[in-house]
Amino acid sequence: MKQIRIAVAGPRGRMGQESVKMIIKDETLRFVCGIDPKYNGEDVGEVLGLGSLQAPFVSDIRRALEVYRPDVLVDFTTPHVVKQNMIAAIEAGVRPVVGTTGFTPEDIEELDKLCREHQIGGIIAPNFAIGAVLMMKFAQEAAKYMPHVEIIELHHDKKLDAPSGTAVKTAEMIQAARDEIKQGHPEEKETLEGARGGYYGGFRIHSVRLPGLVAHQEVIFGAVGQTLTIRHDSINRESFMPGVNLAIKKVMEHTGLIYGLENIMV
Ligand SMILES: NC(=O)C1=CN([C@@H]2O[C@H](COP(=O)(O)OP(=O)(O)OC[C@H]3O[C@@H](n4cnc5c(N)ncnc54)[C@H](OP(=O)(O)O)[C@@H]3O)[C@@H](O)[C@H]2O)C=CC1
Ligand SMILES: O=C(O)C1=N[C@H](C(=O)O)C[C@H](O)C1
Repeated sequence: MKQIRIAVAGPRGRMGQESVKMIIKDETLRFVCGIDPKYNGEDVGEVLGLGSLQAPFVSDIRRALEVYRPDVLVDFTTPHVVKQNMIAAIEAGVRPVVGTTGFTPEDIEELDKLCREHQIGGIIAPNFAIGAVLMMKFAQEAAKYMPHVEIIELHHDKKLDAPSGTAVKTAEMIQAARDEIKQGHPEEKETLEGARGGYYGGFRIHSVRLPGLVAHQEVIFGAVGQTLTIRHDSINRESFMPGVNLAIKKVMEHTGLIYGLENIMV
């Protein structure tokens, strides 16, 4: 059996560790190295307390891709480094599967072009949890019939970006399903800056950050005499792993960049 060789960027992080554990449990996958500015040369498994995995930390991404020749790069790093990691991977012919957030629509267009030039696939999924993808799809459907909507996303207090990638993707999907409308009172005024949240295409996104939370989102629709709330909760990071596993396998069969797990769920 030919295994899919995988490098993980950010293997010491919350999502990186969970990804390494998922990969080593699946015999069709092979974890070959971790890309991390720290622990260069040490065994990833030893450092993570998983026992020897015979896969080292490598601090230079281009060297890691050249020496360990992965088929796929899984990236859970930070919004500041992810785009450069993706470019290095695509230029080396390595297919990126990316959960890290913070991309602009222009970044996505540029990375799609690069994938096509190199004739390989790539996936960026703002949320790998199947339930979160369903929440986004249901919200898009509901927006056709109940266009007045607000998004509340709630995350742990170590999160760097706001709003979340999931909230942005949900907003994009809602925007594609309804026209921009003026919500709230035409003369409403904020007496505390930010009280109405961030403005996106006619509606508002609110970000909550608290210890104790993992990743949660409510999409609330309002119409005369009724409301509809669609809510998803990730209560741990294992919730994202079936989606990461699916993306690793699907990216091997595709050319061009896929944005959103909904495009590969059948
Ligand atoms: N798509 C999805 O389903 C999900 C996406 N995410 C996203 O994934 C990203 C990571 O989240 P999370 O795991 O919680 O974050 P963490 O902060 O736990 O992990 C990030 C890791 O990246 C490391 N890192 C920093 N710079 C580099 C670099 N240049 N190369 C390699 N590694 C580096 C950090 O090291 P150090 O700590 O030493 O700086 C850290 O270990 C975020 O953008 C988050 O929004 C999260 C959950 C689900
Ligand atoms: O930082 C996180 O934790 C998460 N980030 C992603 C996002 O920004 O949407 C996915 C999930 O919400 C968890």
